[in-house]
Amino acid sequence: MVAPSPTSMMLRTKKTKAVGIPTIDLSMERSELSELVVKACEEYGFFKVVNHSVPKEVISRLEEEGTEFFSKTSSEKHQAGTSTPFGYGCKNIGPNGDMGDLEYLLLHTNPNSISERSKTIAKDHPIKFSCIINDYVEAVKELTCEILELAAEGLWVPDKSSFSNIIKDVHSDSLLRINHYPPVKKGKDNWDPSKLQNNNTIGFGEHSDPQILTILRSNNVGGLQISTQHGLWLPVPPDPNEFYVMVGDALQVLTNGRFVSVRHRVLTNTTKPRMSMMYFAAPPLNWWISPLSKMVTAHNPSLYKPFTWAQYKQAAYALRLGDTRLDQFTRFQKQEASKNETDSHSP
Ligand SMILES: C=C1C[C@]23C[C@@]1(O)CC[C@H]2[C@@]12CCC[C@@](C)(C(=O)O1)[C@H]2[C@@H]3C(=O)O
Ligand SMILES: O=C(O)CCC(=O)C(=O)O
Ligand SMILES: [Fe+2]
Repeated sequence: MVAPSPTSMMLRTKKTKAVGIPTIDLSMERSELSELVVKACEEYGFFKVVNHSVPKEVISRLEEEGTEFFSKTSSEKHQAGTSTPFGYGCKNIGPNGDMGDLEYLLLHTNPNSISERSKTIAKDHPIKFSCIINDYVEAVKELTCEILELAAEGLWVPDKSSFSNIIKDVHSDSLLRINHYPPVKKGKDNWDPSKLQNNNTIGFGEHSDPQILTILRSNNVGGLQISTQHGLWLPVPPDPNEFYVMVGDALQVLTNGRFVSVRHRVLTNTTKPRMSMMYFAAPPLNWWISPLSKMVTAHNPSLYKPFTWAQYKQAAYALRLGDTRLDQFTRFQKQEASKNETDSHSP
């Protein structure tokens, strides 16, 4: 069910409407579940799932590998190879000068790519490392497909596999990322007031994820915040046993804007390290992305120009982390907004 989070999380907007992060219990009855998934994707583009099917050991083994890797020396970690495109990254995010207070491993989920990368990331146990990554990816991909099928059912899309088939494709461009945010202590030389948010440093700056869906899990250290449609930052309570689901830009397009991709950011903790793992479910590079026909009507024309996933990725990588990349692929919104502005300013 969609239930508000604990009272400590409850905030009131200007209209005094209570807001809280939806929690969806996957053991509930299917028709009710699909409605709740749609509601959460429309209102927040974000929700928590409980009673999921991902085995605890699959999660804890990946957590152990992450902890082992990030506890290595800086020179050992750099031997994993640079994160452009896949490997170890420290502070830099993407190719255009974005920086954050974190280090990370970024991997393609193709088993051949994982096997290659494992040789440099976990030199002394590459086979064990690639098995752990593959097991996690398979389990989380299954969870992703379940959520996407519920979403399709809730939207009354005739083929309930319309979304999940995209990421099941063997050529899917899905990624896995493990982020590590060391604590940043106040009063140190690097405590630059101009870079602070609510007295914390920015671990990962504000952005939306370009893919279809992101499945996020973290250790017990908070820091993640999501932006509501009213522009309010909501802190997301950490829960090591459950997953958070984020709608990405591609799903916003596939649903013709009915679902919204969620803007989010991470603030660092002053005493404890945060570790998070994200599965970014994506289409194959040559996949055309445009709203499903069920989502387009005469009253609801397609808001987006069709594009391939490769074209969208290229646009995303040419921009800064926080940029709204969908603008380039939008048919009407910009023109409508400026038209309305002109109308309201005309004498
Ligand atoms: C600045 C950037 C980093 C990013 C690629 C981008 O140009 C814009 C989107 C960023 C993001 C966010 C979600 C995960 C990620 C791997 C992705 O596909 O898009 C990152 C990219 C990255 O860290 O390289
Ligand atoms: O580390 C986190 O909790 C979220 C990071 C994130 O948003 C990303 O890697 O895209
Ligand atoms: Fe993200």
